[in-house]
Amino acid sequence: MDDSSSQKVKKVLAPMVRVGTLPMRLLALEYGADLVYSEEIIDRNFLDCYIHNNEKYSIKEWISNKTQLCFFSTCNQERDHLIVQLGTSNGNCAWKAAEKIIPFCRGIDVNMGCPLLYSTKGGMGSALLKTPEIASDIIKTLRRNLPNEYSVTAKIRLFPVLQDTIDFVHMLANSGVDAVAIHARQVHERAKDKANWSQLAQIASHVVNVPLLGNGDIFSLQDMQRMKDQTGISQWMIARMAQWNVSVFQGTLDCINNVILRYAKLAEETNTYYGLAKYCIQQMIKYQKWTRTEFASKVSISK
Ligand SMILES: Cc1cc2nc3c(=O)[nH]c(=O)nc-3n(C[C@H](O)[C@H](O)[C@H](O)COP(=O)(O)O)c2cc1C
Repeated sequence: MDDSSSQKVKKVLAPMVRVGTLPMRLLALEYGADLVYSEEIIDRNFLDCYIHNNEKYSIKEWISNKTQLCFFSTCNQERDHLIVQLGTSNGNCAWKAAEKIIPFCRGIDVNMGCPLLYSTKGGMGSALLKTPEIASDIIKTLRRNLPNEYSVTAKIRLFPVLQDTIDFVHMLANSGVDAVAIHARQVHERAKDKANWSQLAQIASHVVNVPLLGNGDIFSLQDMQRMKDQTGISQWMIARMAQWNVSVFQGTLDCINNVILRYAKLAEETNTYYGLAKYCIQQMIKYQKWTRTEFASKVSISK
């Protein structure tokens, strides 16, 4: 994501475990997303795997040596738009993992925001916000080793004190990061808590040397414009709304039945595990029920 290409990147599919697999990413691109992040993948998975060229589906599959299960897949259509998000707590492991994936993506992102124990207990995710020297080493190691055409990015959350977030972003910029996605919530906050766009605005006014992606409570094209007006940030990362109706990227929402049908077709065409596809479709159906009942009020509460 160098300066010239980052200008073109506007709408981004956020990383989402279980949801952001190949069919969802392809559908997000069809509906107008500029970049798609993979679900977080823990670096050690890439260290003990082989790549299977699945000719029947025209996809590549990363298969664990231990379990013989596929933990990641991709295809040519998304090559120039795909950012693979790593869960990592070590620069060398991150680089070894990145080596297994870089021919097939556009960049590597480091998850520095996940609050869940499975991530933080290994020093990954939001634990990196407390270990800036390790976070810096991961970014420096990736930037030093990756060819320039691949971006190195990070996704973080807000610190309790604004200045600490600003300092952390500056530290990442000095370590060579190409862009930082900021989920505008603190580590202890959950989706029901309102995203703090006023902090995003203050961060954006202090950080001028690295592109920022704004994330949190974007549910529509109007929200993207509102975030731009309120914060100055014009690169937007969307998670839950994409999970519910990924046509959010085109502006006007497509009928959810069309979205579900197309998703199911893409899942079939990409050899996606049935249980995973079923889970994603259930999330879309849930949204459809909400739109009929209380979704509108839920969203307005969170704003
Ligand atoms: C189902 C789900 C899975 C998620 N998985 C990840 C993940 O793998 N990596 C990550 O950095 N954030 C993850 N997140 C957080 C989102 O990327 C995003 O930061 C958060 O949901 C706020 O954006 P939103 O208000 O648009 O939902 C996940 C969120 C959801 C809803």
